[in-house]
Amino acid sequence: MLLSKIGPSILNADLANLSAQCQELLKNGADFLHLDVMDGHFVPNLTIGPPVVNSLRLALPKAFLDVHLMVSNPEMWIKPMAEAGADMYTFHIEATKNPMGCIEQIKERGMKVGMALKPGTPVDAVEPFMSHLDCVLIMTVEPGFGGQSFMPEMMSKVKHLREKYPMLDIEVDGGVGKGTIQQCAEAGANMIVSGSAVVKSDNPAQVISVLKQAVQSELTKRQQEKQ
Ligand SMILES: O=C(CO)[C@@H](O)[C@H](O)COP(=O)(O)O
Repeated sequence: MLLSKIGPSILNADLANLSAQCQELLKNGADFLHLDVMDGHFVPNLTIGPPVVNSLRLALPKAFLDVHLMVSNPEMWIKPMAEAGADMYTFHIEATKNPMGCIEQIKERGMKVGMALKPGTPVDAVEPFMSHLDCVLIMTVEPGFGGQSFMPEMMSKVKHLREKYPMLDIEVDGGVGKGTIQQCAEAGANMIVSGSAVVKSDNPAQVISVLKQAVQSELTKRQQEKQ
């Protein structure tokens, strides 16, 4: 059964207190942690790498760590991220000449495989790889920064994938919060990344719960329609 999963992005979190903040987010209902890895080349920003992922792994042994590689040459970080303790390795199809090679290496290293699409990349680009993927990440902002505005026109990609792949984990990322979750849920997303809307809120638990319920109720509706 497809599950509704909410993963706060820590990009706009208090990085000086990252471990405590992640612990708090998990206590507040987060299903996974979304760790944005940027190299200053694929996107114009620099963030964290394997040492930080490893520190979080040691501090939070049970947390599901979803690493989103916004880097050129994603093949370069597969081994270091696996050794650091990442659970899912999501790379951008636009960043590599050899997506299938990346997929194979990620699987060999025991991680789940996610493939991410920038807003300008057509959804058909993932088609040749579908039988090998655990998750498709549809970016709903240009990758690089938190706090940007949600792009509703990306929902047609989500709808297309959900119609074709009823059991696929479809993740959306960028500008997702209370005001935009309904569109994501109705389109068929079930893995929700939410950064500023959660970490900048006075009540992260309440925001996580609203996001989760919106997605869960659409998933239940879909299931009932099928019966
Ligand atoms: O990958 C990215 C941005 O590149 C995202 O994970 C954002 O960091 C999510 O933050 P909000 O848009 O929800 O603030």
